Amino acid sequence: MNEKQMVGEKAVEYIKDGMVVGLGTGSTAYYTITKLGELVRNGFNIKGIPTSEQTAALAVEQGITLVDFKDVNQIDVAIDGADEFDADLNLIKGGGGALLREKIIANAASIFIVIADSSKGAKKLGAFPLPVEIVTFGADMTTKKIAELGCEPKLRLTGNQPFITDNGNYILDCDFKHIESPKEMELQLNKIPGVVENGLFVNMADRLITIENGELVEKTK
Ligand SMILES: O=C[C@H](O)[C@H](O)[C@H](O)COP(=O)(O)O
Repeated sequence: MNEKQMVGEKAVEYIKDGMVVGLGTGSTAYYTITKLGELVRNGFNIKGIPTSEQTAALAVEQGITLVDFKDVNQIDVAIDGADEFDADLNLIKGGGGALLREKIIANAASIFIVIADSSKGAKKLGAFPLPVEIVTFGADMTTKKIAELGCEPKLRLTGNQPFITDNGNYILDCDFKHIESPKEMELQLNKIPGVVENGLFVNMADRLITIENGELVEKTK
């Protein structure tokens, strides 16, 4: 079993019958969602809130009932991958472009569990270019303002065309090399008009499931 599958399936042990589950996006969350599908086929009643259209399609394929925020009072647990994590369980997310919905759902969940293979650990965040979601209007100016914070922003492309998020926005991948203060950077970025949200998830993860020396390990705040 590969590391992504190990951590993705381990997280499902935190799901109980009747729960509302925030469903993450990406190649690690894939294993969580397919395992949840197995539970559903075994009679579990699980309701899912997806963090992307891609995840919504996978969840439906797996027989998981999807619900909207208006249908539920709370999200019991959200499970999602990460592009980088540090020792304080701060994260960079958004490699798949789903960071906005992911942040809304992680923030709404009573428990947010992060699943990440061993390659995602970092002493300092920032080697992975930070995804920042921006509105298309004024994108060149927003890009300049973000660059003034000390990074090289690159418009994410799909082929020759800008990548468009599920929310109709652009993503800038911002190479900071390392981010001294994730909290400060998160706030600075979100103060720039045109920025919708950025992929720094600071002080949000309750539990990290990862791999060290080939073994599953779990860390909490
Ligand atoms: O937008 C995508 C998400 O933040 C993913 O959770 C993140 O990119 C990790 O993806 P993967 O599990 O495929 O490495």
